[in-house]
Amino acid sequence: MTSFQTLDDLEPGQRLLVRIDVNAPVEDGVVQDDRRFARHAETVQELLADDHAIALLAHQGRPGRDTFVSLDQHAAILSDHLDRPVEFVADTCGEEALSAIDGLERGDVLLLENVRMCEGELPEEAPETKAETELVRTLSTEFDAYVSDAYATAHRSHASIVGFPLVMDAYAGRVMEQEYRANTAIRERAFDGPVTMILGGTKAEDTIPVVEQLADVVDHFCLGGIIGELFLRADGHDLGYDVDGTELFDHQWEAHSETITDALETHDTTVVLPTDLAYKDDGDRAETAVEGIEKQTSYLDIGSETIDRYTDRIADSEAVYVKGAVGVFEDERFANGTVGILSAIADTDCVSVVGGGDTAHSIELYDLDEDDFTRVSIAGGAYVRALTGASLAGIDALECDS
Ligand SMILES: Nc1ncnc2c1ncn2[C@@H]1O[C@H](COP(=O)(O)OP(=O)(O)O)[C@@H](O)[C@H]1O
Ligand SMILES: O=C(OP(=O)(O)O)[C@H](O)COP(=O)(O)O
Repeated sequence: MTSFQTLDDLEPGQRLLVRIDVNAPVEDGVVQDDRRFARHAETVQELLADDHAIALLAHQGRPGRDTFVSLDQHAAILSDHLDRPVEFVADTCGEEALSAIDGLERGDVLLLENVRMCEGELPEEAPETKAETELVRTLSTEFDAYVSDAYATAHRSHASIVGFPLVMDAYAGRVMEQEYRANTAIRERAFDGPVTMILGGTKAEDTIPVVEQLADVVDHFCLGGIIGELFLRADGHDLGYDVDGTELFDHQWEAHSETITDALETHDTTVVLPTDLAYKDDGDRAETAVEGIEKQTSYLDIGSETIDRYTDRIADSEAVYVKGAVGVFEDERFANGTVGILSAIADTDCVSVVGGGDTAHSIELYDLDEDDFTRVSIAGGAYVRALTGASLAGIDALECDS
């Protein structure tokens, strides 16, 4: 386990820069889920009780996506959770932000604008490079200490995650600490019976390495979502392309086709692929077999036969890990796969962990009971990376001698 300073080591009454992760599902510009807000509000409450002045740093979406929006509504949601005002400034490290930071007094909470709108936050680079960005150089001189609470982004070597700890006194917040300990503890568990992992969602870079790195622990990887389609394309099926204006497949295929093809060849008995898929036909859900598939359309869920195959495996498993939804569950017509799988897990008494900001949202959306799962992590990519035993850049950045 990595040693780092926590809030227990922090002197009261300081000016703090606190990185949280309130990246949320957004539909038509509106935040749909407050799970991460609730967790980070607990950290902020604890800091307020210790009389700190707090500026919060966070991101929402990725540039170019329609979930990439300002954080003004995030301030209002946080304010509800904290039951006190959260000021918002539509700037991250420019004059407007600095003026708002200057006015911060003990007991105040200020949320800065989406840090991914700031040059230098992206892309992933070495901590030393990130520490040289204008963002880090400007903000680090305004505060006494940095608190890193954004566990769900701890797998990204971004400026706001790895840059500040190099130049400031740094502490892990309670979410960072709790998620790190809980996910590390899960990794250390061993099981006698079959272990199944459901891999879906949209982010190939977080998901594909898991197949390689957990192949000796997981008996079956059941694939769905965009990840499933990329594997089906590698398996020679005519799908997994950007159609209808999507931008989810081709750039990921370009970046990962070799790794996917290798993983499929090496783990052909471990990787389980969908045999049917669902799509929209005249406004209704329709399904088609994968074998011989020809129709170039957006496939939005796994089909009924695949759901049955996957839920049979779940019923026989001693542990089930989920990362990413197997369909566009936000649309009820394409929720069968995600809800079917989560319900099947909830019906067993196997050890179960569900992760991911969007995937966890489906539990609430479809009235499933969180208590039916061993653990629901607010993190997706960071949690599966932790399962593999690989280090997290944001945790490494906090490391200090114990
Ligand atoms: N076939 C699909 N086409 C488009 N989007 C999909 C598909 N299957 C799943 N998704 C989307 O994947 C999202 C979750 O993916 P991701 O962000 O990678 O996971 P998480 O946030 O849970 O870690 C869901 O919002 C869902 O709509
Ligand atoms: O929601 C997040 O990750 P997740 O989808 O793996 O749960 C984090 O905010 C990281 O976002 P990113 O994957 O755009 O870097």
